[in-house]
Amino acid sequence: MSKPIHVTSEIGKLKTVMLKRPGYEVENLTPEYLERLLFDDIPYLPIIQEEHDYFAKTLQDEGVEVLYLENLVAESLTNPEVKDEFVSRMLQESNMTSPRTYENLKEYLLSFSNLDMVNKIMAGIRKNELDIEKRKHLYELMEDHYPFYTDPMPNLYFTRDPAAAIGNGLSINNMREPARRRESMFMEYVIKHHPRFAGHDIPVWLDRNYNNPIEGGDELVLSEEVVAIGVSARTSAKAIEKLAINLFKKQDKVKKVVAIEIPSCRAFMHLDTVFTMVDRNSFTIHPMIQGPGGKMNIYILEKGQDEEHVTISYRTDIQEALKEVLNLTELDLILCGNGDEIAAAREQWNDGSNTLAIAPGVVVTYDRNYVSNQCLREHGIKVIEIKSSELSRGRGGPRCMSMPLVREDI
Ligand SMILES: NC(=O)NCCC[C@H](N)C(=O)O
Repeated sequence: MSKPIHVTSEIGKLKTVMLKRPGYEVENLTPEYLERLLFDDIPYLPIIQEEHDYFAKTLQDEGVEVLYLENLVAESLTNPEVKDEFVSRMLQESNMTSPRTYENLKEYLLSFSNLDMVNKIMAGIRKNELDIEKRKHLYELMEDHYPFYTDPMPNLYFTRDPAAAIGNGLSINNMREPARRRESMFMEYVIKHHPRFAGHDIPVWLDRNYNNPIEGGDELVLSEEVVAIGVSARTSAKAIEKLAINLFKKQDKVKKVVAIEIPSCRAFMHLDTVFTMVDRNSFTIHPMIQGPGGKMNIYILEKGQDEEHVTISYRTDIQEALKEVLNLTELDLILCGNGDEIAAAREQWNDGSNTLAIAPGVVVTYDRNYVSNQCLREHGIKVIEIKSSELSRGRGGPRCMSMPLVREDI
């Protein structure tokens, strides 16, 4: 029986991917809460959906099976006890601590069909959705003061971040930003209760209870033996070391974890916003992540003397470090914006380095990053462009918007 999760590289032919179609969570973004909800502008729902559908169709036309998170979650909740537990946990993690409010919201959510309930949880619950006679607390009556019981989750269409596939298992992530923390709970239910995944005993290399943050945008599976992880605004060095220890212990394939430090800022929030693999020996890179003389802080973690420790060695040249861990003699670093200072900054802001490889040397990118796209083509990469006016407003590109579940080995 083939494994429901199998990812041994960033570039192997993509067979199955998980997306989330932007929904009403996007309609619950208001200017006041944009920053906290990690958006820079408000996308126009019909167009962001149209662009997302185009992305999904582009992948399907390339032979990729597209699964949707919202459907997978709904299909995981057919057992009433599981559904009840899921709703309870979601409300608890949404800080619904007043017993009266908690019971009212639970009853409200359970009155929907599974899919409508999941969409409602993702969209957030507005205070005015509950009958006025059920609202007994002062804060419940003050809709203008804060309109929501439970916050919307507008970042869900970035399926890359809450969990990451490594080999046949996952890291299910403790996400750094409060606005995103609940997102990784969905994947827990999917692998435990969805018929496609349950019964396969999918290993979880690091779970969301681990108390230091890590996000999937920082986790890049370079080969069966090598995982690169960004030390970033979102991912901590402690989580990287713990994940490395668990991989070396529980999974005999991964031999090296390469921790790559990037500047901690909004534009470069994850490693994949500045660095992605596009072919066996080609990567995109945003020149601004390299310090004077091209130097960076790179640490190679390998199995230590005992199971609970790793050995760590230091490198500063990313090109040389990648050649070393991947056993390559040549390695091409393709510069975002073709290295032009203005084009690189502009296009990185709209995810010019954030490519989704669907096969070795074949990537999906945003159409708006035309300088970077042309540069990729000049380096022999096949570039398939997708529309990007509204999708890009959430500060993520094609890699961020996709969670590969199955890739062919390379
Ligand atoms: N891997 C990624 O870089 N994902 C993009 C996440 C964007 C989202 N607005 C966030 O700030 O988390």
